[in-house]
Amino acid sequence: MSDDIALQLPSNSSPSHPSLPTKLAKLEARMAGKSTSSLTVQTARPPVPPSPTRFPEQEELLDSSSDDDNGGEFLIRCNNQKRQKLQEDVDDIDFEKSEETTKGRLQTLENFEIKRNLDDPNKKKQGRGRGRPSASRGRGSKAIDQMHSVSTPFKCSSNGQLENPSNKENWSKMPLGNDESVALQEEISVLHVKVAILEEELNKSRKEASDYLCLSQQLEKELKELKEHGQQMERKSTKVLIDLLIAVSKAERQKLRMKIQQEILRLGNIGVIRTGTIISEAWEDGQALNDVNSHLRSLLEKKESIERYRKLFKKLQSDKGDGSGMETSMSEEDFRMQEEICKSRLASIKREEETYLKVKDSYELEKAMLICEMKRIRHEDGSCFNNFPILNKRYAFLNLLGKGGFSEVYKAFDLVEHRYVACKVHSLNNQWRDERKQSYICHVVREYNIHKTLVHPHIVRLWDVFEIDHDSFCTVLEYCSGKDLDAVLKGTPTLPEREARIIIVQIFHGLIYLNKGPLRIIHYDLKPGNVLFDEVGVAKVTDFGLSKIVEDDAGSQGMVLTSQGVGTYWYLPPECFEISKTPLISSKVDVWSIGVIFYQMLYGRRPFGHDQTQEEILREDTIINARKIEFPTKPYVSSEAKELIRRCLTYNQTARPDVLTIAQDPYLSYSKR
Ligand SMILES: Nc1ncnc2c1ncn2[C@@H]1O[C@H](COP(=O)(O)OP(=O)(O)OP(=O)(O)O)[C@@H](O)[C@H]1O
Repeated sequence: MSDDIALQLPSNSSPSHPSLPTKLAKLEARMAGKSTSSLTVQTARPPVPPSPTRFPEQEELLDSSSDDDNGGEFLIRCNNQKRQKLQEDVDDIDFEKSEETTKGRLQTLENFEIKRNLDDPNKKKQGRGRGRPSASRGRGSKAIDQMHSVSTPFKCSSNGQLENPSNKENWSKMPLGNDESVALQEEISVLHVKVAILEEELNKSRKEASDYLCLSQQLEKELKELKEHGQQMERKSTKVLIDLLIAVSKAERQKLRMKIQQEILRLGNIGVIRTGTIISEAWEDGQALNDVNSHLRSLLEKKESIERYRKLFKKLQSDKGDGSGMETSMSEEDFRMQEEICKSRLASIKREEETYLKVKDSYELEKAMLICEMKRIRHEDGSCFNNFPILNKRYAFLNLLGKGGFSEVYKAFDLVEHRYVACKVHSLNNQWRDERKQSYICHVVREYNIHKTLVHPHIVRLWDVFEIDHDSFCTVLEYCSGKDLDAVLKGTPTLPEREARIIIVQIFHGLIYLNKGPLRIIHYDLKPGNVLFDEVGVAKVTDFGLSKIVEDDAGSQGMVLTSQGVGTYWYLPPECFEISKTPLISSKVDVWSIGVIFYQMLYGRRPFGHDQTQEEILREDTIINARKIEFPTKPYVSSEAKELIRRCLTYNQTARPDVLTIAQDPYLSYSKR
């Protein structure tokens, strides 16, 4: 800015104002001094080092620095040249850096200048030299303006604009030319308009800001209300959901009880028998079973009478032959005809009998299921959790699915994940000693720790565990809405080979996972009751209560069996019954169990000790002696299936394949060969 003024002066200065150059020179010198100081303050940059070579202009400038008004014009020119050079250097050094900082401050500076000009138009001339808007000036002048702006103590006016009271006074004392005054007046008017526009915009922006503030507060309020409303609606919908679940469950209970009443009439009921002082329960057949039984009895009677009649004729025939008996008019042919009649009657009775026996068998299966269902209802009625409680603030208990040795399994609805689950409640018996309670807890915690790590489509998922009270806790399992394999086999004791095969293949897939995962696991309790089906019939292995983790240092024959005597004996291999030495077990235990399950599905009975109780199996060493497998002729079973069963039921533990080996059997693969 100062440079601009100085460079213009020689041509602009009029002879009618002889003292003006001198004054301006003084002013200029003063301003140059200010600029330098302001540069130092502004940029905090080291001052430009003095050049070792002195140019003539510099010499003159130095020499003339103490000159008075007379030498002014020359002084100004030299001074200008020198300062111009210096300024260019400074600009070159500073501009790149100062432009960044300047940009941000220019706006403030311009505001300041606008205000300053408004306050006193004459100051414009003092400050700028010419009436050009700052936007059209060179970049160097901007930088110097910036320096001034920083070295000047500004203060903020009430309307947010910057003022510089000290400069105001100094500049107002400076005289101005007419042209410049007019130019400044014009600029002032333009700036007035700009200020008005800016003020208007500022007011608008302020208004907008306050509107936005109001709006955001309003929105915040609405959001809060919506959240509250959402929570309220969620509570309501959860309540409705729970009510619906309870209503459906109650309806299911009622429907089932009505069906059971009808079934009781048809198939029978548990009656109370009093023998002296002893009261016991016994089954009393219902109408349908009574009818079938009476039909069978009458068929038996018919059969017996025909047999008697037949015997009689045979006697007559033989008496006639040897002439010892009474006389008869019957010819030999008559005897033969009578014999044929009897035979055909007996054959017909046999057919009828077979039909009734089939009906009776199906009634017996229905009766077995009815007894299960009646037991389940009895347990449900006696359970502490039958009144639809919500446990752990998320599991809505519905109907009892079944009762195990030490547990009750409830169908429940997870109100957080919105899915059905099976909640298995483990209750400690109050009469147990503390050690027994402790050992049971350890057992279940162990089961939980094994089960929770397992994630596979053919393994029932364990979702959660929580404490109910001091004496009971609950594990939350994936809900399998289909029956378990035990219930399936109670209803249909034999399955077609195709159906049995796919079930076995799925169980093997689960077992392969157990043997390939980070923990190698022996299930140890594979039996039809521990194979569940989901709603689409996918088979899943459950119940890891007796499972063993195979230690890394287990030998080739497996690990030591520490819990001998537990498990379901029909499904355990001979080595588990070894008493002469501590048995070693491996995944081959599970392979044997699968062989038994497969056999049972195909033939409707277990290969060893089918009709025996657990105690009888143990007493009679049934499994220890299970060396030979008998395959019934009916139903037809493929030789591949029989071969697989033979391999699974290999008596010698060493010769029996383990899970990963037998899983290679082509019969277990569905890929095209
Ligand atoms: N995840 C599940 N989904 C559906 N039903 C289940 C689930 N788990 C168990 N059940 C059913 O609950 C009933 C009881 O199961 P539980 O495992 O307690 O009995 P168990 O195996 O007979 O007894 P134990 O565990 O003492 O051997 C069974 O009828 C079983 O079918």
